[in-house]
Amino acid sequence: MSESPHLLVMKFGGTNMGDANAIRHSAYLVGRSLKEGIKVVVVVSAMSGVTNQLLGIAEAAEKGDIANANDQIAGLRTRHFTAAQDIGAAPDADTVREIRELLETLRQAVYGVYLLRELTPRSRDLIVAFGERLSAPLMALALETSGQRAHHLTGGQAGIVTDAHFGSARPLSTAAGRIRDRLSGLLGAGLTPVVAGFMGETEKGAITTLGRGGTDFSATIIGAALHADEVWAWKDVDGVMSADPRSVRGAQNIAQLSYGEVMELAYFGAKVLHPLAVTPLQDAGIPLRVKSAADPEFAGTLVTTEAAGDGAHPVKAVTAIKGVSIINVSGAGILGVPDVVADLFAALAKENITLLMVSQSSSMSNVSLVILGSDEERTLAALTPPMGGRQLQVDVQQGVAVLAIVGAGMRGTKGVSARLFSALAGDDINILMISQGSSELNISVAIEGEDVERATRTVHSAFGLDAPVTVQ
Ligand SMILES: Nc1ncnc2c1ncn2[C@@H]1O[C@H](COP(=O)(O)OP(=O)(O)O)[C@@H](O)[C@H]1O
Ligand SMILES: N[C@@H](CC(=O)OP(=O)(O)O)C(=O)O
Repeated sequence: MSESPHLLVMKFGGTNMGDANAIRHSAYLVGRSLKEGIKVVVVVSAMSGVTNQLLGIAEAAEKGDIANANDQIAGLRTRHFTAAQDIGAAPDADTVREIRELLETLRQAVYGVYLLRELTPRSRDLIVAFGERLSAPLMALALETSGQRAHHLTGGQAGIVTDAHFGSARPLSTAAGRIRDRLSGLLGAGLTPVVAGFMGETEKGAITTLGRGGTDFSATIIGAALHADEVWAWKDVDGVMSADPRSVRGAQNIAQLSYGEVMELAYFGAKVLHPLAVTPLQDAGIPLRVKSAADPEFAGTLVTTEAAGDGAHPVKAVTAIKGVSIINVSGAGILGVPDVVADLFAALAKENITLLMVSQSSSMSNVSLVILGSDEERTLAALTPPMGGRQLQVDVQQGVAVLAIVGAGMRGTKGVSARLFSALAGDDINILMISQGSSELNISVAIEGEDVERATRTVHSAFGLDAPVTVQ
């Protein structure tokens, strides 16, 4: 940031919205910038654990267990009322009334699922988006009690208009203009907009969600639409780290990453950012900062067009996805027929199935695909009908993990894969599949799921990524 910024978009995740104390601290972080004369748009996630709880409520109702669903809704009521009260709301305050009304609407939606015993992707989105709709008023309240003027909005009210892919909706091209229309007036009037993240709305007004972790994406969609100077994603970690700090104790903060590197990391399982989060920022080159709410003075990670590295570390991070499956397609129908691969891909694309890795034997006698375990059923269904009249044999290997190393410094650097493979072999870890993107931003390997934690630590240290041990 060359000059002082005029407009920032700040995103707060579930942990930073977890209870009254966390929300007050998040409001304090917003207030610090407001006091410097910077305008801020705040985008919030649901309180930690609430999205999963809402999914559980929806599933209980679908199964007919309405008593369980209602008990859990009562639990949500207590949690949100307690937070509102602790932040400073009187029992008859607008925030309390609004939370009560939202929970009543949620109860009705859940009852509808119970009556129908049917949970469609559309009703699931309506239900899970309540988490963010309930947390946004709490953040607005915290800002107001700290002397700021704030106004909260749903994703749709903020202008995030999306397609109708419930569960993984994407913003329409008209969203940018609408976001500007909806938020510029508030900003101009000196109000801080607080937007419920993760959610959007179709043209017809149906509520959609952007996929798990989607509040990061909401923030960057808004940041790009408003031409913000930067987007700041406040987290419970120092920034983007060289591995998930929950798995690798020596994981270190990465000072700078390119948009491409972050996308690879997120795609291969680093839960710190939504895989599409940086896409809206790329064209305009708007920087994204991942910052620690516990240590706001620390620079965190700057994500920008440039990769910047120290040269000594071609690999910047190791990441892994657990619970994936290898689908092996073979049989006489595939032998020597080049267009069978095109048919396979078309069948999977139609079902919106994410392909993590693909490999074809050079004899063209089999194709192996790595997919998320959660996509297995749909993948098998898509491949079952004899494609183009060809009989295919489809085998599944479950309980697999994909481990990926990521870093722009790998491009043109020799010996990186040799180092990866010998580290894994040295630790007696069998490699099931290998893939390297031609961008040379990542190399990924499929391994047995049970080996993944050990493999991540081994590879992290083999590439010199462990934090130096400080001797007292
Ligand atoms: N490479 C990584 N760098 C940082 N955090 C990571 C990484 N991989 C996984 N994580 C996990 O992501 C979590 C932060 O993401 P998340 O909880 O979704 O953030 P929030 O909800 O605060 O937006 C961390 O607690 C950390 O365990
Ligand atoms: N609450 C949503 C969206 C989100 O982004 O959450 P978080 O920022 O806490 O990861 C989810 O759990 O997927």
